[in-house]
Amino acid sequence: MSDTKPVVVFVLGPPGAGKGTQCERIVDTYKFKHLSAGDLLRAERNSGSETAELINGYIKEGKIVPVAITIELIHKAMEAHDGNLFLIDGFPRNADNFDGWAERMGDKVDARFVLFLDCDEETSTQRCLQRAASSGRVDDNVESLKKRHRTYEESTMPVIDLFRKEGMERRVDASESIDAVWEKVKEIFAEAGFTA
Ligand SMILES: Nc1ncnc2c1ncn2[C@@H]1O[C@H](COP(=O)(O)OP(=O)(O)O)[C@@H](O)[C@H]1O
Ligand SMILES: Nc1ccn([C@@H]2O[C@H](COP(=O)(O)OP(=O)(O)O)[C@@H](O)[C@H]2O)c(=O)n1
Repeated sequence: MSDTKPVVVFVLGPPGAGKGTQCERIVDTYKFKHLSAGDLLRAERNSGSETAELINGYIKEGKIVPVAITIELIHKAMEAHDGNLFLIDGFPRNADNFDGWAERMGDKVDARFVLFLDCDEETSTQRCLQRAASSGRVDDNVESLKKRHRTYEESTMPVIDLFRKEGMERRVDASESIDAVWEKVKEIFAEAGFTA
């Protein structure tokens, strides 16, 4: 992490909305460091650490891992990076994530906005099931997806509402093609003053 306050953009949306897909393009174009909370948690689970089994249980059930674990992983990854621009994907996903971040990181970073990639449950489910063929993820199946959607509606949507009230939400209709979504995402980053 550099000496100046790290700049953070959060990326939220239902499972399979295309967060990872758009983040790849944002990284290539605007030189952000992409930190996916889900990827960090899966890597920690695969490391066989003492929290591995606990994390796996939460992921299979589509539940949100306690914030202390997730923030520790995000913070470590931020510390290990030289640059100043961070794209934090899939976080904060519930009130526990939101409050934990505010308490531990809130005054240490310059959080600019939340990119909200929004699509309906049907689109989200189809994309995750299509991804299942190559992702090898334990949660890209119909049963886990139903639970993930309930978690999204009950826990993540209220967090997005909070950001909206703070004027930080930037919504994009993510049901369009990857290229069409990308055009809108670029407009949002340009408006926020980021240059390619
Ligand atoms: N706009 C889109 N239209 C069609 N398929 C998409 C779109 N965006 C992403 N995908 C595909 O849907 C799946 C889920 O995308 P991903 O970026 O992994 O979503 P998330 O990170 O939100 O879970 C992937 O197989 C990806 O290639
Ligand atoms: N902030 C977060 C993000 C993900 N997760 C866990 O990781 C799973 C996968 O999240 P992800 O962001 O990789 O995937 P999508 O649900 O967006 O496709 C979630 O269903 C949660 O179980 C979490 O506990 N806390």
